[in-house]
Parts: sequence; C-alpha cells; structure tokens
Amino acid sequence: QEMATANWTLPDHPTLPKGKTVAVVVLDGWGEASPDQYNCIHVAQTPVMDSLKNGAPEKWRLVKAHGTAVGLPSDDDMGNSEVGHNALGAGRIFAQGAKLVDAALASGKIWEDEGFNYIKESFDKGTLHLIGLLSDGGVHSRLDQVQLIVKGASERGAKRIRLHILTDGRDVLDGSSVGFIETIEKDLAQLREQGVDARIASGGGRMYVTMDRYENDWSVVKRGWDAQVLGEAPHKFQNALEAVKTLRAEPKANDQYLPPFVIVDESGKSVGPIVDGDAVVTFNFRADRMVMLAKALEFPDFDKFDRVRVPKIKYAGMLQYDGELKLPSKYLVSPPLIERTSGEYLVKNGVRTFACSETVKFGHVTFFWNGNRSGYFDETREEYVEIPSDSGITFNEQPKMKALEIAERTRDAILSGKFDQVRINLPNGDMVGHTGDIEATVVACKAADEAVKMVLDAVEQVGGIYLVTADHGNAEDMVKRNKAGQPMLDKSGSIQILTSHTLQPVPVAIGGPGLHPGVRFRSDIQTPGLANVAATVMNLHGFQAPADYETTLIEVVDK
Ligand SMILES: O=C(O)[C@@H](CO)OP(=O)(O)O
Ligand SMILES: [Mn+2]
Ligand SMILES: [Mn+2]
Repeated sequence: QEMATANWTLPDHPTLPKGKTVAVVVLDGWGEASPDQYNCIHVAQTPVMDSLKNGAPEKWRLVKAHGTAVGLPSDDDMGNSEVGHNALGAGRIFAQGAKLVDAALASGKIWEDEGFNYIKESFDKGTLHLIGLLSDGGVHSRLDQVQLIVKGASERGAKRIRLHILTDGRDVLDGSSVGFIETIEKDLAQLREQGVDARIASGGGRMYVTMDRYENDWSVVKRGWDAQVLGEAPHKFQNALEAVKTLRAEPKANDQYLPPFVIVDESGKSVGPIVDGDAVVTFNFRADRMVMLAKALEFPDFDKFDRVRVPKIKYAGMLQYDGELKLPSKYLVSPPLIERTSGEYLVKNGVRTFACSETVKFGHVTFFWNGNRSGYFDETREEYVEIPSDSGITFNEQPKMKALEIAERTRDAILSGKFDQVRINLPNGDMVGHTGDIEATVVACKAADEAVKMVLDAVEQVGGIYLVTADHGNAEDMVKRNKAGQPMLDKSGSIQILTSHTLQPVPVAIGGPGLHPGVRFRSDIQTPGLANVAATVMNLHGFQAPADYETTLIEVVDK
C-alpha cells in the first residue's frame, strides 16, 4: 500500500554535508538521575560519558524515553527496548502493543477479529491455553489484559482454560509473582464456580523458561515446551501458589529464574498438556521474547530442539510478532505498522550501514530499529554483525559482557571506510542492572563507557560524527523509591532493589570532528523524546527528514 507509493528520495539538508561517517551508539538502560549510591552510572567511573555531558552544553541534552513519548498507554509506563528502539529508528511515535491491546479490549474488537474467531473454533472440544508473562510490568504483557482475555474467552464459549505462567521479577519487584498468582487464581476460582474448568497448568521464571530471545539459548524454550506442551517438568505441585512459594524458598531463588514446574492432579498427572484440537494464545504483546516459542509452535520444519510431540492446534499470538516472517500467522490484535523507518530511507539513499550488538541485544539495533522487521533492506549496502553473548549465566557474573568485542568490531567497521553509518547497542547497564546486583552494575557501566571511548576514538580518526544516546533508564537507579524519592525498605529492613527500567530521561550527545561547527541543539522543542533522534541522524548524514517525522533536535547557526 504505502510502500508502493512512498517516495524514498530524501531532500538534501540545506547546510549539512553528506559523506561523513556517523556512529550512532545506544547505551541500553542508561538514564539520567540525581547522583547517589544507587545510581550506578554515577558511582562508576565513566569519564567519556561525563565529558560529553560536561564538555559541550549545546551538544548534550535529555529526551523522554518512557510513556506516551514512546507510544505507551500512560506516562506511568517505564520505557523499554522495544518501544525505545522503535522510536529511535522510526522517527515517529506509534501506538505500541500495550496500547493497541487495551484499545481492542475496550472496544470489544478483539472478539470480532479473525484471530479470536480462529481459536474459538477449538472451544467446543478443545482446551484454550494461555502462555505468557504474568506481570503488571507492561513491558511484555499486562495482567489486567490476561484477566480480560480469560473472562472474555469463557463468556464466548471456552469451557476448559489452562494458564501457563512465566514469573517476572525483572519489570516488577522480585517476589511479586505471588500476588499476581493470587489475583489470577481468584478469577479462575470464580470461573470454576460458573462451571468453567479453568486452572494454572505450568510455570517457570521468564529468564529460565520460554522467554529467551534472538536465539541465544534454545534450551530455555525447550524447558517451557516440555512443561507447557508435554506436561513434563522436574517439579510437580498441586497448585501454582504452592509451587512458587516452595521454589522461591530455595537459596538464591528469584522470580526471574524459577525452574519449570507443572501442576498435577491427585494421581500425579499434569493437568494441562497441550494436545491435538486445543487452542493456544501467547499473550505477550512484545515480540522479542515470544518469537522463539512462536516458531516452535508454528513452523512445521522446526529443528532447534526435539519437540517430541507436535500437537495440532489453533495458535494465535496476542500480536503478530514478526511482520516479515508473518509469525504467527494468526493474532488477536494487529501490531503497529511501522513503515518507512529511517534505516530503510537512509539505505535507499545510499547510506551504507553497519549494525552491531551482542546476541541479547542484536535484534534491538536491527529488528526493533527497523520497525519489527528482520533481515536487510539492501544486503549490498548493509552488514549486521552479532557478537555471540554468554549464555546460561546471569550477567552479573560477567558484567563487562561483550562490550569490548562490540567496540572493536565497530572500530574496525569505522576505520574500514566501508560504512557511512555504524549503529550499535551496548547492553551492559541494562542487562546487569536487571540482575539487581549493584556492584556488578557499576562494573557494567564502566565497561560500556570504555566501549564508547573506543568508538569515539575511531570516529575521531576518520573525521566523523557521533550521536550517543540510550533507549530508557535502568542502571541509574537501582532502588525502589517512595514519592519523595527516598529508598524504600522491605519488611526485614533492607532496601528494595529495583531490577526494572525507570521513568528517567536519557541523554543525547552529538559531536566529532566531522560535525559542522554551527550545529547545536535547538532550544525551542519543549519535550522531545527518542522519536526526535531519527530526523537528527538523517541531518547528520546530510539529509532532511520526511515531513511526518518528529522534528530534528538540531539547528545550524553561522560560525
Ligand atoms: O529483558 C527484557 O526483556 C526487557 C525487560 O523486560 O528489557 P529490554 O526492554 O531492555 O530489552
Ligand atoms: Mn533496553
Ligand atoms: Mn532491559
């Protein structure tokens, strides 16, 4: 439709030249907050990021990275990688999954559309299975939406419902899984009173069961498959509350990494394996950590692990997770249609592009950046490099992650002269911040800063330009705070560690020898957000952004 008629030619920028190498660096989970001992970016030695902030007041500023500025339902919603990189790459604000599902539920359209009607065909004889993250974090899923789907499906004929839950502790406080299970169990008990056979059938922690991403570790998905589809897991319990409470009592246990469990009846038989004739919905709206399971559920020639038994099911995603792969083919709510991204424009205007991160964030600077689309726009002008991530560890064990390797590859790409844009994500602040390990997060921030240095040094050598930014906050605040900003304590008097992202703004810094001396940040945009970065980057490449893009952050004054 739009694709066919789009005019891909970008107008020249009136003053800024073409042909400069532009390095776009995204520090994942790197927000700006007041300095205290829980601000790991402040505690860490970060001389490079400090100098960007303190060195050039007209070339450093903050932008919004959460809430409505990135297409989330409200300004109480923290930012996340999906919406952050979508905004950075697309240059416009699209209503995101959380908001689209809210709207479809509010209007009732979700029940009319093809996806629901497709799974409904199974309600007569089969079981409806719902698989996903049980959390009110709003990053991958939301509990209230799951509640409405369970209720709505039962009102529309689902007689047997099984929930396969993944516990969070990453977007929400560790231990909050218990409360979420209590909430959903109340709903299920009510349904049972009305004659609907509704129960939780299996579970496990999101980082250990099912929700791997970018094919970092298929054994994570296999553990989920075994519990959800085959009804097999090392731990068996009579109900989910008992399961989570018992498993959490193990030393070092937490919600993110709970082992898989299945719920069994008195005879020890699992209550909800997925069998022929059943319907399955994966209720996460966010794609990256559901794509692997979607492949296992939908691809006939799947070979990443032995599925043992492949039930003939009717499967729908909450959203379609990959528009290019059309995966899954059926979905309850249409995903945001993010077309004409800056990456596609620039490539079509001759900008040779290099993108790089390590596995756990690789799709962020490719798939999310390009509007939830995998693959190249033009393979003759693009190279995407994935540095393999460590797998099977929590990242506080290796807080430097692959920052050095990413920086080296990026340096080489810059020095090669083969690229006009290098675009990278440095995961450390975010991935280690999510572990809640403050000491390790400090090490992580330092490592990311050193990686930035290597990239900026290379930019210096080739006379290029840099733009350094972040996708949302995380490492700058590691403690849960009350409204007055003071750290909150738990029952035992210890501080409540914040593993999640934050509502904080993020920095944008520009510079480099190739930057026209008259370039500075405009002071007339009141509350810019991440979506303003795309037009800015287009300018740095010597182009004007399309008219419907959020406006550029920069202006050029005579100098
Ligand atoms: O790990 C993830 O999936 C999310 C948090 O749920 O983090 P990010 O958005 O930074 O990828
Ligand atoms: Mn992120
Ligand atoms: Mn994160």
